Amino acid sequence: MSTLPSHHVPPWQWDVFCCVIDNFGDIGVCWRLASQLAAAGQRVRLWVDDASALAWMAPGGAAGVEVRSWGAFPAANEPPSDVLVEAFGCEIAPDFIAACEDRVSAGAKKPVWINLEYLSAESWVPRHHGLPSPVLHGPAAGWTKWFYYPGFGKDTGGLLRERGLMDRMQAFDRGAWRRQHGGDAPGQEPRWVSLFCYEPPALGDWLQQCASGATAPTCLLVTPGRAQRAVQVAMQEISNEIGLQRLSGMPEQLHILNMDARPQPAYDELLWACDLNFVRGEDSLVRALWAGQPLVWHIYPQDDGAHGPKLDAFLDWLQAPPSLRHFHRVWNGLAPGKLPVVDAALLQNWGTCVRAARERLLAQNDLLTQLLGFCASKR
Ligand SMILES: Cc1cn([C@H]2C[C@H](O)[C@@H](COP(=O)(O)OP(=O)(O)O[C@H]3O[C@@H](C)[C@H](O)[C@@H](O)[C@H]3O)O2)c(=O)[nH]c1=O
Repeated sequence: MSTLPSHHVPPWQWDVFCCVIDNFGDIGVCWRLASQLAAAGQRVRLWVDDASALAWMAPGGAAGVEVRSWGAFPAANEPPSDVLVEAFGCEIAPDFIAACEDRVSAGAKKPVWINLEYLSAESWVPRHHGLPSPVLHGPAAGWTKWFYYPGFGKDTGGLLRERGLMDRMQAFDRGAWRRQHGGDAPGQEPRWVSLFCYEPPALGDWLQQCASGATAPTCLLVTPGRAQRAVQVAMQEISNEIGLQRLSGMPEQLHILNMDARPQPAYDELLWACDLNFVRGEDSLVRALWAGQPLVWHIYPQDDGAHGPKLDAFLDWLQAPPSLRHFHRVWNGLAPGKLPVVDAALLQNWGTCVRAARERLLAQNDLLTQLLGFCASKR
């Protein structure tokens, strides 16, 4: 697979299409891709049907990225598309394609058409990555779409990792961040845990474990929306049972802090600040891998059960120790029983595993570098 460094690629006009199905992963990944392309000198129009999450995820926008409403078109005096990115199975409106075809008939070069897929560590991904899909009908009949699969291994499309990420992380002052978030009260140093999840079946078990005194005290930083609601429900169920004390000072055995929605870079800082990160979906999983702290993934549950093998494939790639595998299976409701107690030794073990996986990833090209090379080879 050709992988040209980005400085060899001329500034193309990218049109990235994002349809928000639910949650924040679709727009989260598309925004990341768009802003990284722009930072690499590319011009990007991001066509999205619901841009509301960008208000907190990327309040300042990004130079070189124009957010446009789904269903509109570039004006005739605007540059034609050099690359079309259809993210996560959304379908570009036939009218938009017809407008592209008009520009091509008038002499513009045919755009490279990328079908950007969901992330998976499953073994079929390298076989499907980069395959062509001929367009049979509509205004662009005879054109080709290319499947682009992000992934963890060398023969996949890679993972988004912006330039300077590791330097930014190295310069991060974890102590200052914790002090800012109320972490300078006297008492035993708590373990800091971030929680971003759907409704994990074992959440109540986890909260009880934190409150039980079996481990160091826990400062649980809960992200807004589904995670906060799930914690509220679980706490309701168990608070009478164990007489949990919730004090405003730091720390009792379990101190729960509800966080506001943060811009993507500030969410990274939350991950860097914590000793354990619960993440979900797709994009936050990748960010937690870069953070290099112990992580637990709540995979997006699918009705047909496809998430089970997908989770196993990820744990295989991660070379997860048995305790981390077991924790994941119970957390995701894929195995019965209790969560293993996450003491300091276990955290250390999990952290070593995540950092080794990160090293393997850092030795590979990031998604943007690979995508630029891929598109260059198709133009
Ligand atoms: C909690 C938080 C998240 N974020 C960002 C990080 C990510 O870009 C985004 C969350 O996306 P994810 O981690 O992927 O989790 P998600 O559950 O929100 O999105 C999911 O949606 C489903 C429809 C998809 O099928 C899944 O694959 C997945 O993408 O929100 C912030 O910027 N600030 C925050 O405070």
